[in-house]
Amino acid sequence: MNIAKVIVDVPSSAINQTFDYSIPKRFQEVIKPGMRVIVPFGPRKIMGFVVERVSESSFDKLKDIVDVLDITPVLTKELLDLGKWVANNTLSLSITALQAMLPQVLKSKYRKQLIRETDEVLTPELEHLFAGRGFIDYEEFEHANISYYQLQKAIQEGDISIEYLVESKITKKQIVMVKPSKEPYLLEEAIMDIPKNANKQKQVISYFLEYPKAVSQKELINKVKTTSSTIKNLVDKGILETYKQEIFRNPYNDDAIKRTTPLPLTEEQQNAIEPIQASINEHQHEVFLLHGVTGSGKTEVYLQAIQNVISKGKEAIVLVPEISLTPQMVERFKGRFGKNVAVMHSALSAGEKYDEWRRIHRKEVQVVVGARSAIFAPFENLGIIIIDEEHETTYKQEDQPRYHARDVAIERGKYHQCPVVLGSATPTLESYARASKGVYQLATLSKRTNDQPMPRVDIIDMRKELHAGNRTMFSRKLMQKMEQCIQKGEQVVLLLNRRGYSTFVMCRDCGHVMECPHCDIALTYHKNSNRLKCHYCSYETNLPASCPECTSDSIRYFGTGTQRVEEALGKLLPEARILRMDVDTTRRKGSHEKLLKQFGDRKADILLGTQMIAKGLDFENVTLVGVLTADSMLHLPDFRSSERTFQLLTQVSGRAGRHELTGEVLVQTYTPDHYSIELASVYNFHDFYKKEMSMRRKFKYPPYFYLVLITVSHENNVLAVQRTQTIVQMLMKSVKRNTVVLGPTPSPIPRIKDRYRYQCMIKYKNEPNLRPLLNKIMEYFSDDVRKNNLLITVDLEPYHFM
Ligand SMILES: Nc1ncnc2c1ncn2[C@@H]1O[C@H](COP(=O)(O)OP(=O)(O)OP(=O)(O)O)[C@@H](O)[C@H]1O
Ligand SMILES: [Zn+2]
Ligand SMILES: [Zn+2]
Repeated sequence: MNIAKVIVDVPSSAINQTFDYSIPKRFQEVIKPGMRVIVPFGPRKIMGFVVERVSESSFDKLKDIVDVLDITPVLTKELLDLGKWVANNTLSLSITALQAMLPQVLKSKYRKQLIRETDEVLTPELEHLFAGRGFIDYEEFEHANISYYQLQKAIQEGDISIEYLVESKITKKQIVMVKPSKEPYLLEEAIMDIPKNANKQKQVISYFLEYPKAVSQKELINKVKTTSSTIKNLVDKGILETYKQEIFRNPYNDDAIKRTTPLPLTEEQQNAIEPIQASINEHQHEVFLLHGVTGSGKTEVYLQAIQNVISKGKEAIVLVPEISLTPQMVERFKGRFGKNVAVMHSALSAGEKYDEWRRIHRKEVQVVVGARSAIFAPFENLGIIIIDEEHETTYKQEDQPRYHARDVAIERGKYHQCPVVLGSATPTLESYARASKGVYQLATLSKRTNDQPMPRVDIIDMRKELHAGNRTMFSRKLMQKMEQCIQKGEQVVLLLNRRGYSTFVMCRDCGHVMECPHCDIALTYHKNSNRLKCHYCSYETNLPASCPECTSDSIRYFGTGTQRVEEALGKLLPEARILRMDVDTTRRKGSHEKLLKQFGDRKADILLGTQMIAKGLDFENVTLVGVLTADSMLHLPDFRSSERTFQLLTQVSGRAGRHELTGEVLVQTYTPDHYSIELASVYNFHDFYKKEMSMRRKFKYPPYFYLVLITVSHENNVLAVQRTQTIVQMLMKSVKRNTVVLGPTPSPIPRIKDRYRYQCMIKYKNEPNLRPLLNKIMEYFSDDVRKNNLLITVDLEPYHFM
């Protein structure tokens, strides 16, 4: 078994296979599948993953593995197989799929350190290597002629750990520890030798006589009310010694979180959880769709199912959409399971993410709560996977590998024979259709736990407002209700449905719109900097004083950005305190949380924001929710736009009246008769489902048909169309009769960064050979891609159509 099959880090489709390398003697006892190694590849040395050890190769003259990067595998056997599955399913490279499973820190350049974790005596070689130090550079080990096997054993026994230091800003957080360097009786002697007036020094030594253990310098200074110079003095005298110790960055203050206990379940919750518990107990894979209205207690169901999993010694993954991963959300899990929870959130620094990943990798926690990529958490004994808000499109990754976390969850659920629970107040049509057919098990929570009715929703026809002479973006009714609400000391949430919306600049005389010179899209006006920016290529320019087309100076900005709404609101309700939450005010780390906390502490009357406020907020004092432009999404070139509108309106309505106070929702729209707006206003998911399904069937969209979106782009317009045309022809020749191939059509944004973009859409019911066919097509154009800068992306089950 001295040959390793390695997937190498070469980003080319021709190389989507393993290569054989021989394992030199010094690594023979060390190398295991799931470790990263350095191998020679052509003239270079590159990284690769060992996927298997074998004893024979069909090649002779194998090259040697040069180095090992991991002393313990970073990927389990299951994850290695899963990587292959992901690569196949998303038509991406195996190496890309494997790397997607690891935290960023393990992908970039790093230095390694060996950390001594024990005071017990190590082997003589290792003692010699550490020479009394708490940690050493890995390089020292490499030069020291000690066997890898010896080190690996010490690591397995927990005596030594290995850490990656990233050469960029990410470093481990270390604190200075202080401990006595003499036996207690020598300390007593030392006290005698201290000069009389050096009282502080004496107190420090007495402290160690009482508590002879190492303590952080900070704590010591606090406890003894001393200074670092006193400590330094004692160190210089050889009485104390200091060393650095890594601490895990835990961004959440676990101890401050109030512990909670399981609530007695309502009858509906009880009925929902029973089959899930049975699936856990019987070790049977099953997919559950938990359809529960907002505030119906889905989270309590998750918590109690996880409790069961933990008590069986198994592990749980909970996926939550990025923007719902608020401190409130985290607290609910930490409140129940304390330190047993790791959190994987993109707002954490790379170092923090890595720490959390390691806590999972070392089996220090049994629960992970995280955004999409947490689905790859390296647990080996999964008992449940939960996907909250399963309808969220962020579960689909938008670049390679273009996986959907739901599919990965089900694949892992099959492997571990454990349940997968998909929860939502507004399930996707795909999931609901599967539940209707019995592929998934449906559980329904139809009532809020507090038996409060869902807040009443009023639709306001904005066309009538205009006719009545109201030119503001706030209807008369909304104004009146906001005033009343604020007078009563209650709070308002205002949603500006901004997707597909922007503040563009137009000349009022000739109608010229300022566009990006590289992308066919209007530039967005940023008030703070008074500049125009392209959101696709980051092109920036100053706001012109006059129209570049007709030189008129009545050039102004249109659209309703949150800033403009805030301004207008400030004029109409000067006494109201407004908090704005959008990409601009939440860019900085932690600002999202800070704004929410301010609102929770009632430091503002109105929370104004984009989509990001629709999720998971739970404030007892919110009694009015206003939606400014309910229909702005409806006209996007996306077959899911009605579904998204329905989901958003339902979610945002769910923010009102969740507690004692009753809530009310006002929805402003120019299309009050649209079924997604009408049905959302009466919380009628079922009729919406039926109506939308009939549309999908008629237009041949999911869940009736599967979709593939192929986007081709090139600097040369003609070449881009021609290549797309060829793809369409190649497809037409091979697909079944009931499969639809559309294109070439210009993409909704026909040019980005000076590249012309065309697309081809495939709608199919059953094409078992489609993946190989698509691979063949990619292969066919590989020369064009490599030499001619052609770009082809294939998105299976796409969620974005721009
Ligand atoms: N069995 C129960 N008895 C009493 N209160 C409960 C029970 N289950 C949940 N709750 C409470 O009901 C409220 C709503 O529950 P939760 O937030 O879990 O609902 P949800 O379905 O997840 O809502 P959303 O979809 O809006 O996030 C919470 O305050 C929760 O503590
Ligand atoms: Zn003009
Ligand atoms: Zn641009």
